[in-house]
Amino acid sequence: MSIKPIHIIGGGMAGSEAAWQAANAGVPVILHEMRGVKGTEAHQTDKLAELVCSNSFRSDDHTANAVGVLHEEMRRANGVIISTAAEHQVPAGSALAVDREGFAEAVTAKLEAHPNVTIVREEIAGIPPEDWDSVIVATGPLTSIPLAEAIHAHTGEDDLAFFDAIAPIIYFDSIDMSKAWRQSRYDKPGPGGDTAAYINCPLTEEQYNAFIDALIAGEKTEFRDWEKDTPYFEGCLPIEVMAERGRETLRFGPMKPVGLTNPHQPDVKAHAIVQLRQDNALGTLWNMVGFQTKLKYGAQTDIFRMIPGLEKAEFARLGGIHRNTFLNSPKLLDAQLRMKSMPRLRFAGQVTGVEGYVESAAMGLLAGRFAAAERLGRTLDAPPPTTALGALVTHITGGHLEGKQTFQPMNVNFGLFPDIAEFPKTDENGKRLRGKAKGRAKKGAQAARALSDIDAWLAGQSLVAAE
Ligand SMILES: Cc1cc2nc3c(=O)[nH]c(=O)nc-3n(C[C@H](O)[C@H](O)[C@H](O)COP(=O)(O)OP(=O)(O)OC[C@H]3O[C@@H](n4cnc5c(N)ncnc54)[C@H](O)[C@@H]3O)c2cc1C
Repeated sequence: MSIKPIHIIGGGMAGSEAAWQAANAGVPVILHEMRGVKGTEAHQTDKLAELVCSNSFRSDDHTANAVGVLHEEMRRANGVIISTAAEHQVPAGSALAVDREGFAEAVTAKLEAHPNVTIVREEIAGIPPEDWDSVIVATGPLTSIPLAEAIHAHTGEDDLAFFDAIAPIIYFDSIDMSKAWRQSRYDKPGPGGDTAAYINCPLTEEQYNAFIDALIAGEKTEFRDWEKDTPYFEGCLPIEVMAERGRETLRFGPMKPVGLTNPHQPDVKAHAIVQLRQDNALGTLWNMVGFQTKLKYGAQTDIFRMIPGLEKAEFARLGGIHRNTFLNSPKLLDAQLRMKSMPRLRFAGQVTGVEGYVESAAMGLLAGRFAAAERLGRTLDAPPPTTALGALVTHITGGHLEGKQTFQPMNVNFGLFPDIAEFPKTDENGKRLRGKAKGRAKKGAQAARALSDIDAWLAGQSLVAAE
């Protein structure tokens, strides 16, 4: 029996992985990649799975690091990106780094040699034709403009971003709640009736002035030439640009001190207040409201730790602004990565709102398996959220709270995993674990649970077409 092909648009990290997974399940794949006939602003070659910048896949430690756990899960799922990375590894300590040319050439050769894969070099410049009944769009942060505009027209104004204006995200555990407090401005109830939705950090006049000076002096990253031409937006100005416009701008903007009373010092009026908003349903991650920034990473941690309550803040991700095409996935996609309003289109990779080579390939791995299962008349549930693959897909398709207003591309991190109660509380001498040692023990338990759960998920599926 002949099986209709799945069309995959984009042969980057996600598209290559999706093609490999679907093809290995016995489903024919047509991979449409425009490089060869049209380039992007960042890619240099026409090879599939080209790394556009760093050559690192980050930590390979699957015992206590979330991206290392994701590596291991992808290895167990026969991922082409992770196995080829191992074949082209270069020394990088505990990180997995690769010889970029050897890596991209090898992924290209494997896909070109696969009997179920056909590679076509062409740009898909609009919504694919109706008779492509199973499509994976994996066109990445630099999706070509005609396709991005067609998706934009379909999703509507607010649901496809062209820029990433990222405010830093902080682990709840690292916020000092003896200085910060929970309250919504004017105790205004939110949609669920909650009047204490935000975490507030107060600054005195002296602290505010020192903070503004540090922002203005802090080292910034520059826009790349081609990013300068993409339209910029007043509503998303970096905080340091606001600070440069006048010392009081932030006090009348994201740091306004009105409608809030500090329960730790009810008689003292704060000069300015930084607010944090819950970022995931678990309540483990909080974003700094209005704090998108082009400050360099080192400057961000130094300057944001000047804020009372955030002296020991640990950042799940730091802020940034760069060209990035991504969907408002929590609103638009279902748990199978299908567009709810056009289910023949699946999305994978950075365009779904994950960030990074590994995370993008991971979403390709799932999209390829989901699409193949559907083609074979089976249903494949997403991996459980206790796994790294499951935590990521759950975050982008529902775990994140509100959609567009705060949905920001996300790296994998343990804040996305459900909490775990069972982990060693004492060391080998029976001494109680505290601080970092306790955190490490907890991450170790989360990592072990993830790998055991991914094994069960993989064992539960038979994803190969009948002969
Ligand atoms: C400048 C830059 C630097 C980055 N640096 C890093 C980094 O150092 N480390 C990291 O982990 N992540 C980095 N990222 C983020 C991201 O993880 C990578 O971009 C990653 O490659 C995303 O994988 P992807 O498969 O979603 O997209 P890509 O790997 O970009 O693949 C998308 C593919 O789709 C093709 N395409 C686009 N539009 C069309 C179309 N209409 N028709 C046909 N083909 C099309 C493109 O040519 C491309 O091959 C960076 C991103 C950018 C933009």
